[in-house]
Amino acid sequence: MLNAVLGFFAVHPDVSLDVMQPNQSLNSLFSRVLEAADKTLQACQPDVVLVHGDTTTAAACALAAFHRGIAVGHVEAGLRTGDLQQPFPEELNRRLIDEVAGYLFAPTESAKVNLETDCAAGYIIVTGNTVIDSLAETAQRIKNSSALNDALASGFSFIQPDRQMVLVTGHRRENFGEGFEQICDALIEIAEKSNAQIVYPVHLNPAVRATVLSRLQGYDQIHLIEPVNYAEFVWLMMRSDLILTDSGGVQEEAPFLGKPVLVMRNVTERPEALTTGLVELVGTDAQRIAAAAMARLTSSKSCSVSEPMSPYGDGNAAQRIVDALLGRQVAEFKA
Ligand SMILES: CC(=O)N[C@@H]1[C@@H](OP(=O)(O)OP(=O)(O)OC[C@H]2O[C@@H](n3ccc(=O)[nH]c3=O)[C@H](O)[C@@H]2O)O[C@H](CO)[C@@H](O)[C@@H]1O
Repeated sequence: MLNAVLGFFAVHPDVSLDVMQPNQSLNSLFSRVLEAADKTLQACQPDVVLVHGDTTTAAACALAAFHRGIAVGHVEAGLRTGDLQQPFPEELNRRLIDEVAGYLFAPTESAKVNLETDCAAGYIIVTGNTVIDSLAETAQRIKNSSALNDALASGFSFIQPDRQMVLVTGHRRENFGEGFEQICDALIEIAEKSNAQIVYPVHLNPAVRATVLSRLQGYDQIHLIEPVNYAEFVWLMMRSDLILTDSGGVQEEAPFLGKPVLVMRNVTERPEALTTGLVELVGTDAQRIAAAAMARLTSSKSCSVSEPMSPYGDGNAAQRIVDALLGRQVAEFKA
């Protein structure tokens, strides 16, 4: 999935740690990344290691750099739910990284406050989030090129122009099992009560696929597809009338595109999204998800709003990060 993104943005890695293995445990992944990153740091001797987000890979690389006395920069620093189990293991990963990072690139003011509350020792700067840099560039490329738009649309010819479309993604560990069963029941109820087409790129994680494929196959309105590449997903978000997700990034992308999103989690580290009125926390109870979705799909005002809004960035986060690393004066992001 990552390789498609790297190609789209013409990013050419010099080294691949090549650590992915099927059904690996968090501990085996962490130890393999720690070992591989250590060897690479010894060979490359970088001045700074930049890690993004809250994955186990990011935490292991930050620790490997810390053990070697190499400065760490954390992109998307300061996100917190205050609950180590939600999201699991991301809440711990990002706390660990923020403990060792000398540069703390916080996406928002509230993330900066979290870091100050945790007495993080690093240099804190509010940059906005790089997810908005990528999205702004991609959405613009699609809007500016009918050839690209048509090429992307051609992959989804089953989507009928005169019907509402609901886009679904899900992959959080804390939703495995009962959570995904409830999400599937909600999608069945939405399909029965509306004429909307439901498009669901099913995450590759076997724990997700087992539940989703067994419960949702055979419904004409529910289109289960393979995960799509980034440009295709942006096109689907732009076409959608409503987004249902347990994702973090999508919570930031949807408001920027003016799309309502129901977050199928019990907590979120993105409180700013909730204040936009476009993002609603609905947990993983089937009835609650279905009721919130039907309210959005049947509401008189059009689901999407024309004015994009983004508490998460202005598309210049990467430039602020580069300027900060080069010791330049940086005007912080203000939502
Ligand atoms: C706890 C939490 O919130 N952590 C977040 C989590 O990110 P996430 O929850 O957003 O992860 P996903 O939902 O998997 O990815 C979403 C992205 O994938 C694109 N997409 C999706 C489906 C598809 O079929 N094709 C695609 O291209 C989509 O446009 C979007 O940009 O981890 C990141 C790294 O640590 C963190 O930075 C980030 O805080």
